[in-house]
Amino acid sequence: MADAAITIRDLTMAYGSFVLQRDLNFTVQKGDIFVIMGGSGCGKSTLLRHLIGLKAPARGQVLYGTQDFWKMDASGRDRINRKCGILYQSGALWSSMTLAENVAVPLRAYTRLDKKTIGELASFKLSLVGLAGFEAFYPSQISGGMKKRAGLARAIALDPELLFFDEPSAGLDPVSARNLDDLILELKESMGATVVLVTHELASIYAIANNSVFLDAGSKTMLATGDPKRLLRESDNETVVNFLSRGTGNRELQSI
Ligand SMILES: Nc1ncnc2c1ncn2[C@@H]1O[C@H](COP(=O)(O)OP(=O)(O)OP(=O)(O)O)[C@@H](O)[C@H]1O
Repeated sequence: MADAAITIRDLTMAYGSFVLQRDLNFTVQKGDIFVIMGGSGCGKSTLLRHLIGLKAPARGQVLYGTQDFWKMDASGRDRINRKCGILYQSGALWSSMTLAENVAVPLRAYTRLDKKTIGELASFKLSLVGLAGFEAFYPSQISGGMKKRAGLARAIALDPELLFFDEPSAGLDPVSARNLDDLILELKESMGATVVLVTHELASIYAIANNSVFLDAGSKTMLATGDPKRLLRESDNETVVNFLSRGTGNRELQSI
């Protein structure tokens, strides 16, 4: 498909002989905010690891555009990796580095920009996430929500086409979580990026996602893909509706 950012084809995910999920087929379209949903332990984080090239499929393909990631040579994979910005659950900042130094890490690794330009770019990225003036702070000196935002500044350091988040709002209070959702939307709009995130926060899912896949631990396969709001209204799968309606079975978005 012309506008496909990532296509998953007949994917089986396994750790050794332990199969987590099989027969996964879905497409993340360019410009999507795509959410990976499902109950605890169904394999959401593992699927994310497949999408960012950290884990190879037991079977099946991960295509970027039309190219099979695992059939590319090292330089092809590196090219793809460079297009990806990743924000891990904890923000995963280096505690011994200031925020500016943290954001500079990918710039130093992947560009030949001089020190001054890297410093300016790091400040600019921090300002985009509302952390102007916090360049010289260490992670231990800022709040959880600010750490997430600093992690986000680092994830967007190289202007990625694809942004990946693992439980971005985990551990945040509802207001900070809402602010982070708004920031993700804002950055997506201004950068024109495609966003893939793992989350079980229904409020986030309905606020920002336009596409999704639902993984089921019991049957070890996906039960649905598409716009979560549409799935709530139209899915004929009880497990999916149950999850999306917080267990009430009510298909009205307002009541959730
Ligand atoms: N490196 C690993 N080696 C072996 N098994 C693993 C590994 N990582 C995860 N698992 C197992 O795979 C299953 C799915 O884990 P994963 O973290 O992908 O699920 P999840 O849906 O993201 O879970 P949660 O919602 O609880 O974060 C779990 O049973 C977990 O124990």
